[in-house]
Amino acid sequence: MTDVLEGGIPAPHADPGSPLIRCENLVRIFWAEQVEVQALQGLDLSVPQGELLAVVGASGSGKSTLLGILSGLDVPTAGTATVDGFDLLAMKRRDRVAFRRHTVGFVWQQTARNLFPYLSALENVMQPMAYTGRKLRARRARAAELLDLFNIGYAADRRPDALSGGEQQRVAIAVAVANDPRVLFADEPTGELDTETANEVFGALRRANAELGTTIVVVTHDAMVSEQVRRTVGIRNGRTSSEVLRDHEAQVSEEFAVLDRNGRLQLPREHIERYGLKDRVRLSTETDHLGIWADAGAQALPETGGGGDTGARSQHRTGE
Ligand SMILES: Nc1ncnc2c1ncn2[C@@H]1O[C@H](COP(=O)(O)OP(=O)(O)OP(=O)(O)O)[C@@H](O)[C@H]1O
Repeated sequence: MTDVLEGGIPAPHADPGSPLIRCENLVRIFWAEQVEVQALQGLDLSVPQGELLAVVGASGSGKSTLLGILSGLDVPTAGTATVDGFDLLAMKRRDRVAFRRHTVGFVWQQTARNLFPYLSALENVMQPMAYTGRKLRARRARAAELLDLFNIGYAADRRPDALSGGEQQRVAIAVAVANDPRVLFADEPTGELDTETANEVFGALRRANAELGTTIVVVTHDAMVSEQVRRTVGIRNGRTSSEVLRDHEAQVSEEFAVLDRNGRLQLPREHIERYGLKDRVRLSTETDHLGIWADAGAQALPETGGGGDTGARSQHRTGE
């Protein structure tokens, strides 16, 4: 962890116990050929320190835009975004450079983008440490340790073209954590890999999270990722819309919808279709939960097969 930025400026840190990443009502508007594109439309997200989180969404939902902002490459149009105490809207250029160098690490989908082709795996991992003042011997030892941690020590002397896609991504994770970033962002890190190899890469991400304490945010379009992590946040139309919490030991998962500050709730599309919800829904308040019913007068509703009910229904528990 770095406590002083380049130029001797003290680095901010998230208060212990408060989220490492916090986005509130985040908006990013692009202009393309005089057309306004709202890539993020009031996104809320909170990531505690030490979490391994997946952000899942269809193409165009705003995942890359979010990652660009959180990694300090892009600046949001409005809202709040902080990472480890850095205010990403107000950050000065010099802080931005230091933030990108010390606070965040990256793994990209394209394996070739993560590694220098002319360096061995070991040299690739040593490279980011070149400007940290660490002695050569210490850099070499840490690089070897990290390669071992991700079960890729056997390939330390190989160049990327002599490594499989999965091996390259495991080396890339070692490169990304070499300088002990507070958070590691991975953009579709397994997009080019088959399932078995992808599982190995997720194994390495879980290891970085558990053994090094690195907070990790994986962005992907693959909803199956929820099997690999404890919490998956769904993003739709530039807003967080749902969450899945999975207990891997008990092999159970719970699904949540996200309620924004204004009380807006995005229901998963499959529930909307299944219960024939449209335009207006009827709410029924119960002592411990709220029922959401299709507005029976609005349209002909599909049969639900549920004990004589003519209206389709869903029930959203409150206070959970
Ligand atoms: N620089 C830009 N200029 C104009 N529009 C943009 C720009 N970047 C993103 N967009 C638009 O913003 C929306 C969100 O894009 P974004 O790339 O964040 O989605 P994504 O979920 O990452 O998609 P994918 O999985 O295909 O990469 C899209 O409609 C996209 O066309």
